[in-house]
Amino acid sequence: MTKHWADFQYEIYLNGMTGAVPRLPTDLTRLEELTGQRLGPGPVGYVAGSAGNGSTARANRAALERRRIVPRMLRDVHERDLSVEVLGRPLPAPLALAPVGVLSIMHPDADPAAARAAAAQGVPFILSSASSTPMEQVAEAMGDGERWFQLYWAKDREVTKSFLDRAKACGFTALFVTLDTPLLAWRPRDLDQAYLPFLHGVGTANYFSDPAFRAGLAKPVHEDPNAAVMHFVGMFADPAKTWPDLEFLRENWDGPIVLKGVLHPDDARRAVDTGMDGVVVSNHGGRQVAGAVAAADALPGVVEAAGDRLTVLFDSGIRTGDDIFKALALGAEAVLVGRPYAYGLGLDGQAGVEHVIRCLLAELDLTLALSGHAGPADLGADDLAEGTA
Ligand SMILES: Cc1cc2nc3c(=O)[nH]c(=O)nc-3n(C[C@H](O)[C@H](O)[C@H](O)COP(=O)(O)O)c2cc1C
Ligand SMILES: O=C(O)C(=O)c1ccccc1
Repeated sequence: MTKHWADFQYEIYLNGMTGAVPRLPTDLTRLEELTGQRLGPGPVGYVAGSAGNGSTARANRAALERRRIVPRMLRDVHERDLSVEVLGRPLPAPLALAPVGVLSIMHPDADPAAARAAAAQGVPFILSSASSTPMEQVAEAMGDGERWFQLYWAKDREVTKSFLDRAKACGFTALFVTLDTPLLAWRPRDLDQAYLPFLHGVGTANYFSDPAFRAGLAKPVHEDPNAAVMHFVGMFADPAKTWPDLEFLRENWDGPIVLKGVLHPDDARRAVDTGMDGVVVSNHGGRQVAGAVAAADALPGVVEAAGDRLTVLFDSGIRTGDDIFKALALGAEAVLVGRPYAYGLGLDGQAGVEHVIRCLLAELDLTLALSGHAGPADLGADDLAEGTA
């Protein structure tokens, strides 16, 4: 019998014969509350929080929940295969870990632990520019695990160039350029606690270890850490960037480039015109534009505009295997998940992240099987109905 992601279900029940139950809930929507009970209000608020009054984050969930799966019967689903090819790389399932900065506020093992979890499960890890550990160390922790690099496109060209060179040298195969964060949004949960992790130096590891970044400082980081932090704050993002600037990235990166944070079909067309390879339909988990369109509502329009010219990925609000099913049926090739794995990390380190990956994919596998699909390939708009919930 072939191995299926769904086998995790029986592994749990069989372990139960000795009295063991899973260390974390298998309904991942419960992780946020648990994390809130175990970690401080600052870190939990930072991860769970979103822009404005939270309406974008709620809309993300509502847009996924409103769409309902229409299962089909008697279609031989005894052998299933969740594997896909994304950006020219074979993946065991249509899932990657989203770039999440400042992970050390969740757990001291931070990015290396999450990256090891991803590698152990065969899922790509997208390392944030704002990781808590330099990219070289994360790459080493991953062995030959698939790794993609997320770029915060800095004001300073030399720093951007240096990041691209370093990422290439340590085996990151694809570049994800985040476009939706030229400024940090109005985030009341953080504002009310006056909590911003990188003012404490968290999430600056790639910068403080970078020769081009250090060249821009009057004094070495250890002599004036506050000045180094302020330099980071002033340069890590650049609201002056426009589409023609992408040429610089195209010239300095050999592999696929994916634009993260695309919601408008015309921006997908521009991505094609500027020689990009893919987009992530995302509103940054509701953390940037308050009142933005739900990511799942924006997905079909971008998929249509992209045609077969772009790889279309999706994130923002994925919490369950059936959410993944719905995103695939709306046309995404794969999804990224952010907060759930950050909570898994906070609650149980590497094992917690592996738990999150295994739950999502076991649930996806079962949702596919029970709905009459032997894999993601044949999903389409026909498999969904508009519901009321
Ligand atoms: C705490 C936190 C930090 C994040 N940091 C980054 C980042 O450094 N770069 C980036 O492109 N996106 C970042 N994101 C956005 C995620 O990549 C992703 O778009 C989002 O979390 C998806 O929504 P979800 O959390 O509902 O899965 C961050 C999200 C969170 C929650
Ligand atoms: O908090 C975020 O959403 C985010 O993208 C970010 C930006 C800068 C540093 C760390 C995370």
